[in-house]
Amino acid sequence: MMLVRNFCKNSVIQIRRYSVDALKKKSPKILITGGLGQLGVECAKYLRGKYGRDNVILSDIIKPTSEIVNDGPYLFVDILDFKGLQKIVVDHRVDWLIHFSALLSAIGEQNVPLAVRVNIEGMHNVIELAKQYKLRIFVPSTIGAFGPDSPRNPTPNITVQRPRTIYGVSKVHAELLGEYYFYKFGLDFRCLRFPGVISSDPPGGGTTDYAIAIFHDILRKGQYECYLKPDTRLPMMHVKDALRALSEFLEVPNSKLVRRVYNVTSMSFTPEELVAAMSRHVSDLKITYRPDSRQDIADSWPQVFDDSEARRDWNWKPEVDLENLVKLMMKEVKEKIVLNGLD
Ligand SMILES: NC(=O)c1ccc[n+]([C@@H]2O[C@H](COP(=O)([O-])OP(=O)(O)OC[C@H]3O[C@@H](n4cnc5c(N)ncnc54)[C@H](O)[C@@H]3O)[C@@H](O)[C@H]2O)c1
Ligand SMILES: C[C@@H](O)[C@H](N)C(=O)O
Repeated sequence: MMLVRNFCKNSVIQIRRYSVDALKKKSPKILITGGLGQLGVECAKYLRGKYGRDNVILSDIIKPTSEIVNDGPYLFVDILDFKGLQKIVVDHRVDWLIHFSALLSAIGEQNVPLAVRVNIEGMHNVIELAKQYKLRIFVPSTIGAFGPDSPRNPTPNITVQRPRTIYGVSKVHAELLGEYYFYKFGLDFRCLRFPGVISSDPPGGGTTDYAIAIFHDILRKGQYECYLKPDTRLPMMHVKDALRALSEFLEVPNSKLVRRVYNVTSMSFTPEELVAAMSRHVSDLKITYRPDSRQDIADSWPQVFDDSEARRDWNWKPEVDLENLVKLMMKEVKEKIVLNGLD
């Protein structure tokens, strides 16, 4: 009798503890890896606005600026250090993992062994961690997960994927591994294939970087040398749309998701179309074209991305078109130049 009473009492205490936890825990605790890159810093700002400053932890291997440190929690962790990641997840009671650490398409070709380690071994670490601690995990993929054998205009959600960069290979690997863990272990793996993401922050060494660099160079020097041919069409998106897509997608109930991996996009344009849109804001643009090895990468990627499945399944809808993207970038890059001064 005593035993039964004690058992009941303990259970009530347990249930109370769980419900107090549930009440207190309105927001998920989110860890962003590779968080000091182009997307991570903006992503932390966006999600901190939604879930609270201390609920979003940035991590990377880079020494943070004082602004980053003042903005919210920042921790050093190498994506190749499983135990280090494990400690953060446990100590900070992490619920969601946003995995941004990667070497992008152009830089990955310059150091394939490092790209294999960071992009593939890093993915092995985070996916095991997510499985072990039952985390919701978001891993971005890319238009670079397609190759010359894929249909390019438009590129549907499901089609041939035979990329020719180590970056693309690592992203196909991540997509497949995530889907496998979902079917095999019930892991809540979520992945969006982003196009080139445009923001005023410096890009990380990709093929779509020209669409950012052009604003910085034109506003600083009045001229830009483009490494892609003028008629190279690629899918693109302003960071505002990318982060809204990520945030909305993370909140979609599992019952609505038909897939774990979705294409998303906002627009497609060529360098000459971007220049034409910019020339409505700046007079006398001097653009020269000198294609390099990034041209071969761009020529193997989608030109127009079909995101109809994301629109259908979770109501994805882009908001920033080319005209607005140019307006936003003009304003944001000018602000950065004022803040940091001319180089
Ligand atoms: N920016 C885009 O246009 C775009 C488009 C599609 C997909 N994505 C994906 O989004 C993610 C973030 O992209 P981004 O543009 O911010 O890239 P980025 O290159 O700017 O940032 C990547 C970050 O990873 C970090 N990193 C590198 N090695 C690491 C290690 N060993 N341990 C921990 N961190 C490490 C870097 O320090 C860097 O801060 C990437 O996975 C990328 O593939 C980006
Ligand atoms: C497209 C995207 O994955 C990245 N910006 C790159 O060009 O590599």
